[in-house]
Amino acid sequence: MGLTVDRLSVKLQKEEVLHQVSLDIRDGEFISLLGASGCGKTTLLKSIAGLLEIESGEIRMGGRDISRVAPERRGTVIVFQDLRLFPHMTVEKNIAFAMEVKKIPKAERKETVRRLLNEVQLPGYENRRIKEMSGGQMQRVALARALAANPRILLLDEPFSGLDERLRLEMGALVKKLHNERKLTTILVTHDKREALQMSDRIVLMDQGHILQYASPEDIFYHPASRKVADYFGKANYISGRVEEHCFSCEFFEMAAEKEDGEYEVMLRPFDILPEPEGSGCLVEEIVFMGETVQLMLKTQKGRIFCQMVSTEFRRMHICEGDEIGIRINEAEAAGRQNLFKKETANEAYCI
Ligand SMILES: Nc1ncnc2c1ncn2[C@@H]1O[C@H](COP(=O)(O)OP(=O)(O)OP(=O)(O)O)[C@@H](O)[C@H]1O
Repeated sequence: MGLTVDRLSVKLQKEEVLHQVSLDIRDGEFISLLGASGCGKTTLLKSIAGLLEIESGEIRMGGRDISRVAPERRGTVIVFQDLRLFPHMTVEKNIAFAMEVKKIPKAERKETVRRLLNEVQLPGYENRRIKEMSGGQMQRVALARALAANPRILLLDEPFSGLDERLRLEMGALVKKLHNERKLTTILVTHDKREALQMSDRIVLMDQGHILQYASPEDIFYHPASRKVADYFGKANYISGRVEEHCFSCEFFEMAAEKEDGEYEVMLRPFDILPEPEGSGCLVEEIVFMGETVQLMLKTQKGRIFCQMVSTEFRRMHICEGDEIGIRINEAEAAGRQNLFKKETANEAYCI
């Protein structure tokens, strides 16, 4: 079911926490809400679920305004970080709780629980008590309980944040599988940009109650709308230059640019800058071995440049700290991406 959030504002204790947020989510999309702590991700999720009163704006589902529809009648279900399971009850009781309230016959409840436990890969766990389960198993039970409501929209508020890396990946894969099989629309709140990039059809990057950018993982990474977005997704170099008559030029290269004349900075990711052992002009200040990749901090006359490359390629270059080398910019990539931002500071140094 498609979802539209239209100029939504929400106040919490008289403070406006969401400011006119608008968002269109297509039926069956997997969306991540990403952003620093306190930017309003949970508030947006809870507003969609109907758990918070909204100040102004509308939330529409399939074109119908649901802003004033009770939470249990919206077709949404939310899984919180703390899962909110009943620790002394069995798995079956936890999952069947809402069905019991709705007076669904016992045999049907049992069959639904059995099927859901299979779906979340916990077959046969009906009689286990929650307090006797691992963190990962509890997450699966919470998911099964959410799915028991047969939601059209699944809302997940950082449900994997307490898990170790391996379990996080496993749970992520399970959620994606359930999302695809059940043709759900899923909205995941996360702090983890890698998780958002891997799992989502589109990412909403939020900042202080506003949306900075709403785009596909590739677009938001390669075509950030601002320096703030670019910096959020990883290290970046900003190199000053000028656009004149649709051509951007800086110390290192030139490229065609569809911008008005003026001062700009081109954003280059560390992988766009290639060391040239035979060249000159850059002092190798620091080499950091990261396993699959190597990071190099280079000092030029004007500032510092950060570059990163695959470590097997780096080994062949025989570069050491203290060496003087040159750099080459991957000009085709830079021209293709057009990451040009209006110059914000008078600082001539490259920023990292
Ligand atoms: N019940 C509340 N009363 C007043 N202010 C609140 C309440 N809950 C949250 N806030 C404030 O609203 C803002 C947004 O909070 P929210 O929980 O939506 O952020 P978040 O992006 O989900 O953060 P986190 O990633 O830390 O969970 C924060 O400044 C927070 O302090």
